[in-house]
Amino acid sequence: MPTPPSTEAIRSAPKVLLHDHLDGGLRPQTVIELAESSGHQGLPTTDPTELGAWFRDNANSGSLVRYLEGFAHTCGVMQDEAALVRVAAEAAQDLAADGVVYAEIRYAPELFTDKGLSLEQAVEAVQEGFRQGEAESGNRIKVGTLLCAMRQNDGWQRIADLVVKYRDAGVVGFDIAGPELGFPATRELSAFEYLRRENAHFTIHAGEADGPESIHQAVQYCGAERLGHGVRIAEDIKDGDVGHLAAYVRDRRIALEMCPTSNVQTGAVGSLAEHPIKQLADLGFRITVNTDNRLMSDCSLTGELAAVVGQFGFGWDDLRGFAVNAAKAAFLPLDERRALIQDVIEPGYAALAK
Ligand SMILES: O=c1[nH]cnc2c1ncn2[C@@H]1O[C@H](CO)[C@@H](O)[C@H]1O
Ligand SMILES: [Zn+2]
Repeated sequence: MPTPPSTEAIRSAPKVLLHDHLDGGLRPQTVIELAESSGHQGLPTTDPTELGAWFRDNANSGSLVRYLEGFAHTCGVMQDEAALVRVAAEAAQDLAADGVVYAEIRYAPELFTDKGLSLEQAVEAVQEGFRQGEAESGNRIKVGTLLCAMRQNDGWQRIADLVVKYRDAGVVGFDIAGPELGFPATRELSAFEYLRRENAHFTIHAGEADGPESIHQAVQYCGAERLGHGVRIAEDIKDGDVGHLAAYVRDRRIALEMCPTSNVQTGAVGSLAEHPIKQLADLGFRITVNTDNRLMSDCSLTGELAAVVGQFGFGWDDLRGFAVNAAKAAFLPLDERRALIQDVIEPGYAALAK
């Protein structure tokens, strides 16, 4: 038996991250400092260790709606350009330090306009921060941006417009986030139709707090190229019998952006042991492993991978497969995806798996 990949070896492996929220990944110390300088009220504590634990405990709620409540404090301190530049730069640096070579980081610009920033100012500040963070990390990481509309709010078209407007400035796609149950992806179908006409890319959070019907809407009505989480696709597989929707998702290579710790915290799965990632991987789904919210889940991509290695016995071949899957599903041009796989991922894993 080969020895299982160690956490340190996983950290040194070149990894690709497709699902990470900017407003869910702040350093606790940064939340505290920005709250202080911006006058944001109501943080439960000003001790960074305690604050980190508070976010994690709050997110450990078993409900997506309660999980999302913690974002009031992160978005609360992200209301000016300097804060957005700092948070974005630190995100790029933290991911680079974790061995992530390409990341798509997402956020909802409308959540940063409480103190008068325009949507455009918010987007431009975040882009500036990512560029700074990449440069400061010695360009070991490249960051692409996904802009989210919120399921419960109107105005998805405005965000879709921004995706198209900033497509040559590092914005690579669109998403919808927020409460899934009761807010169907078809609520503003025209936004997705517009993005398709514009040859733009999008993923959709679906199959997390609602079942296969929500995934069906995301894929077959909206045209999602990837699924945020998508874990509840497993409900369309009974005793190894793959239903029509699940078969479509698998056969069309629609990537599943799985986030194991977050899925347990929101109650999308009962426990890590019950997570369908291994079953879906064995059936040939295009599985990727992601962080979702590094602050709320107190996690890293290395940690998420180590957790599924420990739980399910994945080896180096599987870890290389997750990175290749993520590179294939990235909203990057073909030549960049190929270069990522051939020049970075394949040699990186070949050296480690020896
Ligand atoms: O797992 C999730 N499911 C649905 N929405 C989420 C999840 N994690 C974060 N957000 C939501 O996405 C917004 C933009 O980044 C966050 O403010 C949060 O409300
Ligand atoms: Zn998410």
